[in-house]
Amino acid sequence: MKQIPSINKSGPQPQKLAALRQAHRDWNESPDVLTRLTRRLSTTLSLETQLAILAEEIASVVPYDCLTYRHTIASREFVYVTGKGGPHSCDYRLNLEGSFYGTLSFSRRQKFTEQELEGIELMLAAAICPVRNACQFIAIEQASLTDCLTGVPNKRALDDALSRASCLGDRHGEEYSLILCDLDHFKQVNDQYGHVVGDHMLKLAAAELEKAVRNSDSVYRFGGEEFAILLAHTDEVNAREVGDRIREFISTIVVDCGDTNVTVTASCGVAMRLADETADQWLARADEALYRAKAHGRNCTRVFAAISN
Ligand SMILES: Nc1nc2c(ncn2[C@@H]2O[C@H](COP(=O)(O)OP(=O)(O)OP(=O)(O)O)[C@@H](O)[C@H]2O)c(=O)[nH]1
Repeated sequence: MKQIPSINKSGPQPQKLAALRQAHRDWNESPDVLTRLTRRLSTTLSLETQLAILAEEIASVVPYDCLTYRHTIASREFVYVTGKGGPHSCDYRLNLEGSFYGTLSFSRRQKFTEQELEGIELMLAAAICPVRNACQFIAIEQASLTDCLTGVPNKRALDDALSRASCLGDRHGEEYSLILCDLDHFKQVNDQYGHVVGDHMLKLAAAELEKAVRNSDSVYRFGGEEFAILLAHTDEVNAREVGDRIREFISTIVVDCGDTNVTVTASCGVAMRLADETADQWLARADEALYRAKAHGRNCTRVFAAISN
């Protein structure tokens, strides 16, 4: 067990305690601008909220017309803009301990003075640690929602999306359909050609699924060799067409294994969300439709029809 050195105990420190009480009073009642800025930033891990706080606090010291923040976090572009630009600008690259946390630009009609630039820099120096924490929080959150093999959102992300779709469906009557797409006889691919080929096949399948659907639709890796596709504004007739298209895309995958070209087919189960249905009930119906597609001989699409089956 690690021994923690004991803290040097001294006698009572009434003066230090009084100074601490005074510091707390000052910190609480009349904080200076840097104290107020860092205190406000420390209350949130939302990068958007932090940038709003930073924009407001800097504007209280150095007026500007437009603030723009840009950063790529976990392969996604994050952009935050307040106001409209002017001809004079200053740009800052936010770096801390060798890592980059985005670019901040300020612009306005008048030139910035040297003192104003120094003021902005002092405030950015105070903000950089909280901004770093918020960027890292986004990256960790993204990682927890992403399947590490294929790079598409994972089951956890699907659960969130189904709950959101269920709320929107009930509130605004929007139509959503869900497709479960399962590769056929995938165990044979692993058994005959090995897991490396199987993994490669899964990556190609995810990429084909993303190509096969619209930008407003989302592809998730639901489990081993099973994917889910959530289709917004789509009824079951159109969802069936998407299911068939998906299968066509999957059937174009060819993995060259020397003496053999390995191909794969997929089965799809489709369910359109019914009014007042929970996410679990909806998912269970799509799963039932997938089961029927498998039972029908695979390489086909089955719909759990809302009215007649
Ligand atoms: N390579 C690889 N294989 C996986 C992964 N996850 C699950 N699998 C494999 O996927 C296969 C799924 O097998 P089954 O559930 O029997 O399904 P199937 O062989 O596709 O048969 P049907 O679904 O009935 O057509 C198993 O061999 C799993 O080991 C993965 O991440 N990588």
